[in-house]
Amino acid sequence: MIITHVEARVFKTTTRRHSDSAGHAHPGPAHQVQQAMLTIRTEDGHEGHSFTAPEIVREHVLEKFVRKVLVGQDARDRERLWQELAHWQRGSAAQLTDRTLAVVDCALWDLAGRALNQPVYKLIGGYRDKVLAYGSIMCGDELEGGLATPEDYGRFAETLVKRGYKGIKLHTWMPPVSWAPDVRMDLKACAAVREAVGPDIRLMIDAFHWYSRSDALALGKGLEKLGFDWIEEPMDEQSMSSYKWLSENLDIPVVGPESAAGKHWHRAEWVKFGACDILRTGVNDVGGITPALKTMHMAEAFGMECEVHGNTAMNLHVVAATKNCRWYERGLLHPFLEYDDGHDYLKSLSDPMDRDGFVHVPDRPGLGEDIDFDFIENNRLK
Ligand SMILES: O=C(O)[C@H](O)[C@@H](O)[C@@H](O)C(=O)NO
Ligand SMILES: [Mg+2]
Repeated sequence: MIITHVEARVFKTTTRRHSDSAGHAHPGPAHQVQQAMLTIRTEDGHEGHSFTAPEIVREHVLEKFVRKVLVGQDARDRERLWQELAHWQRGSAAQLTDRTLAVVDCALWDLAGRALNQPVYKLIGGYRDKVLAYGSIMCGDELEGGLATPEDYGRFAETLVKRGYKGIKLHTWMPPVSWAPDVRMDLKACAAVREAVGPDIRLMIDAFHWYSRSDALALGKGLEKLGFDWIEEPMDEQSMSSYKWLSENLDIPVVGPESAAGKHWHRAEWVKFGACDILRTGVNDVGGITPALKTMHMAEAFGMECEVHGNTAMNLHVVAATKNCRWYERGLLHPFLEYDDGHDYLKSLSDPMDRDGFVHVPDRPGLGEDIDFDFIENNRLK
């Protein structure tokens, strides 16, 4: 299975997600954005595909790094190819990012699954074929009837429980919202949700990511009174000492790191340093399914849970192949958006959820993404 081609197809897709100046998603009018599908092909005709932003697989990156490592190599040697790409990052002048490693690794896993007609999680070693999802709510906003008040969060939480969710995570208000961040408002939103859903629904928060230690402590203490399951990324994750301090001063579990660089190596340091109670990984955050699994297994060796960041098939397969993760993060959700509408370039959802809150891993080969190749060709830009 020698790799002969690595190419990116860029195409138009319609979405109602808009990013604010801090990069957080919010609903807005339908608009066209560009998406890319990376395809890796072997001499015997096998293909693997994975999706990302076009910049992540721009021609410069593919030609200067990815093809140099992959072309002519055995597509089954994911571990060696990942290690070689990871080593190239040091001398890439920050051009070769973890996101590129992730999309390449995912396409190689997809290729293996398609070639063997097996879902990726079964190749890894399946642990479960369904998992409870928590509804991951978008950051707060100032939209009338959106997520502008604590009562808005409470009403939306009721809607999510009716849909079947057994867990809900709030992303609260952050700049550029004019008056954010505000710990008291965060706690009012969390209290409104707890009041709305009752004591049995599991609740978590993913707060403003740059609170001071004292603000993060006040937030955590307030959440303990509301019976929340975890507090996530309330301070800059570059300060591991602050997280060690917070974990030592709170009873509510501290989850991280999500966005800190360093892949599974840095997450091992968080465990060793006692900087969190529940570890965190994510295929895009650590550079692929391959390092995400390394993180999961390392956490398991320390008796720790490791919660996986993000939706999409790639993260769902990591969750389905591991024991020490309680949830699948399904989102991001908002009252103005219908998550179950999916994407126009996929014929069906990669993470269908039943009325009891379980996401079922599609039994399709590879990552199981039901790709509409005709749509991609008809909307292709390059
Ligand atoms: O910071 C963001 O863009 C969002 O909060 C996103 O990362 C969200 O998926 C998250 O933090 N989940 O835990
Ligand atoms: Mg988060």
